[in-house]
Amino acid sequence: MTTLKISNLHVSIEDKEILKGFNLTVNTGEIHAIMGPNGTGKSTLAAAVMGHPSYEITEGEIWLDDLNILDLDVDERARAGLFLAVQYPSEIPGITNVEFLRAAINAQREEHDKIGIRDFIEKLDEKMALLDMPEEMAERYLNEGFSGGEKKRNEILQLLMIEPKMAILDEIDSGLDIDALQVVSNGINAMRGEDFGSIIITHYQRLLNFVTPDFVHIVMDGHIVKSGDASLAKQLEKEGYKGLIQELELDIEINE
Ligand SMILES: Nc1ncnc2c1ncn2[C@@H]1O[C@H](COP(=O)(O)OP(=O)(O)OP(=O)(O)O)[C@@H](O)[C@H]1O
Repeated sequence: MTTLKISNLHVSIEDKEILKGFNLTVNTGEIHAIMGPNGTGKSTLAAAVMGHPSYEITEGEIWLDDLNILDLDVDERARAGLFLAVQYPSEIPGITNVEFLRAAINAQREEHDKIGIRDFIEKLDEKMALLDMPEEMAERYLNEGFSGGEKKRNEILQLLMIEPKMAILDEIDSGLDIDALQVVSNGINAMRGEDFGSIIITHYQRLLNFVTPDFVHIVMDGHIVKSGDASLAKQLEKEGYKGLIQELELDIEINE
């Protein structure tokens, strides 16, 4: 089992504190959903765990088993088994999807263990079929000209090809049509198992209808204010954040 442990994390952007003592432990085998109003620090959490240089960690720790993640560069974090599907994937003209994926897989492997072209193509064909992606997308430049939904599908293709231990999926469901939501959910569910853990950041219960989380956490004002099981997301859908603020007697103002 692998464990990602985030303790008392404080993160600032341009001297403004966004995360204010965030605690979360995720084991492989578990899916954690993170929900919360706009601007409460969910993407900041994702960026800080992956090592985005604009996010300053002012206090706290992040450990992946006995590895101090905060000591590692972004590429080292990826090689340690962390993966981030970002909210707005970048377009990288000049590098094809195939080239990127093979390089990403091999970057995680020792010299004697590099993936051969035949195994790679077989795996790629299988995963693209699972995601209902047309073959020509493999040869297109990374995300260039991809629609919003195609970019999200492509993030899940990377997930399935790279097979990280821990993945943070930031709003992977935003902008997806109903069929694509099902396909992306199938992709996430295909990763589920003892060797995979995930933090899924989402605004909507609808993704969680397809990918049932083991835990749901609500973030407000830079930290988790309530945790529960999948029923918490359903309660939230019914009562909204204002209901939760009243229930918890929080002194927080949000725009809904
Ligand atoms: N580069 C930046 N400069 C200044 N403020 C920033 C920067 N990046 C993020 N912020 C601010 O940090 C706060 C938290 O942003 P974050 O993206 O983490 O929120 P979120 O919970 O993911 O929101 P959403 O649900 O809208 O995606 C916001 O108020 C945002 O404006």
